[in-house]
Amino acid sequence: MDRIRLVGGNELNGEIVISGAKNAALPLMIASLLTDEPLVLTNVPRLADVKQLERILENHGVDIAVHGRRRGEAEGVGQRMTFHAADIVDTTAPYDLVSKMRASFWVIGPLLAREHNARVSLPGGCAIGTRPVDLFLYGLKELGAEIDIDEGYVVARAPKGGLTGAHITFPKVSVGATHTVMMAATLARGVTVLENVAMEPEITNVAEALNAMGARISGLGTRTLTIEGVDRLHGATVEVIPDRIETGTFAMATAMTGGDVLLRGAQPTHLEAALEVLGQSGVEITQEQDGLRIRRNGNGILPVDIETNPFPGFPTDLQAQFMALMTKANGTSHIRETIFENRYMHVAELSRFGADISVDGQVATVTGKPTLKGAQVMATDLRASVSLVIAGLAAQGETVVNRIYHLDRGFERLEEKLSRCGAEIERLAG
Ligand SMILES: CC(=O)N[C@H]1[C@@H](OP(=O)(O)OP(=O)(O)OC[C@H]2O[C@@H](n3ccc(=O)[nH]c3=O)[C@H](O)[C@@H]2O)O[C@H](CO)[C@@H](O)[C@@H]1O
Ligand SMILES: C=C(OP(=O)(O)O)C(=O)O
Repeated sequence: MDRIRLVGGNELNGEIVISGAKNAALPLMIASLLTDEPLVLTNVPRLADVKQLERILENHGVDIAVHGRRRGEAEGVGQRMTFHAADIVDTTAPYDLVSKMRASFWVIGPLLAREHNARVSLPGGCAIGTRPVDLFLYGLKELGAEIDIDEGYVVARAPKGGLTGAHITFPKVSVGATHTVMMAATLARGVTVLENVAMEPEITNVAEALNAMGARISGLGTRTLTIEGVDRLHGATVEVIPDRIETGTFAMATAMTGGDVLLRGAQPTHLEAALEVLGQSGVEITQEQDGLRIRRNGNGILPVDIETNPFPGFPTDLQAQFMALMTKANGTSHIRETIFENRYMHVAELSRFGADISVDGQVATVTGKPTLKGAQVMATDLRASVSLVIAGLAAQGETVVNRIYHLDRGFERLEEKLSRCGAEIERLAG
């Protein structure tokens, strides 16, 4: 199993190109199941999760091609890929493929809409909570699907003639349920109104893609989506938005070490809450034509209290990284995690650096310390893993992060991007 070794103490200075967003690329790939024409995606990041979803889609019969960079396209631009689901050959998504990644469950929406049946294993993904699928099932049932749970599989059938539009109010905001029910509703008969949807930028990226494929979705970027069902969707070319979680992660890494880094291609409107908090912690943030510049020179890190919330709130996917930053703040901060009930597994690992953190229910109290010491630590989930890298970058001496397969799910060429900015970091194979 690969590990990361780093020696802390260097400032970060230079430029980092932000990759395409994992959490947009995955549902966009899934949207290809809705049409028998090719869907071309640009700026797709090279990640383990993308590879895993390719396997799942291929199992359904999707033809996938990866094209090189086009002449004139900037270095760092992600993959250009074509997904062509001319025929769906299998509507089952088996356990061994789906159990590795939460988003793979979302194929249930398009399969049900287009093929009128789907058999999808209950999902896996980061172990950050129980992560039920009741909201998905509620939404799909409201569209007319009949649903049974059989031997760990969700078996869904649409009535003769397919799904029908409905007025659905989600009792809780869910990113995955919004993607899935929105995709299913594009091919339903009549109008669907979805209330209390997630409005993360990745949802808007997918909704815009669906509209480019011929869907009729309005209310993009709001809590209510109205979807007029159409008979069929067609192909399109769609660009994956820049990864706001990767952006926030490198911003926090720079805040942690000090220095001056340009995050090329970052889209600041996608992470305003996190940038505001970083500003309050003493980091200078400037928007430039090519991206976001993050600077912290000389001054210390101020403690700031945060609470995670659905977009536009502070993202839960940046909570661990922010906690790492607060371990070196000049004072005490409080973090309230409201999205996932078990997203504090990094606390025990951050403590190995000497961090002072206590947890009481949803709230973590972090008392900053001037010095962290490098340690052997273990990655427990995707974002927790990168919080350990951030701590290691500012710790004295050597840190080894074990089990970095979690990191590879969601961060493209992390070591390379950081070492180009002056970090002493390398991957140890095997
Ligand atoms: C691939 C992807 O995009 N993953 C993101 C997505 O995950 P994911 O789509 O799994 O997260 P959700 O927004 O669905 O989860 C939010 C909350 O709703 C709960 N819930 C969800 C569905 C359901 O049927 N019932 C239910 O109770 C969850 O347990 C959680 O407590 O959004 C999360 C919240 O921003 C992010 O941390 C993940 O990185
Ligand atoms: C939790 C995440 O991913 P997943 O939903 O796939 O587990 C994440 O991207 O931080």
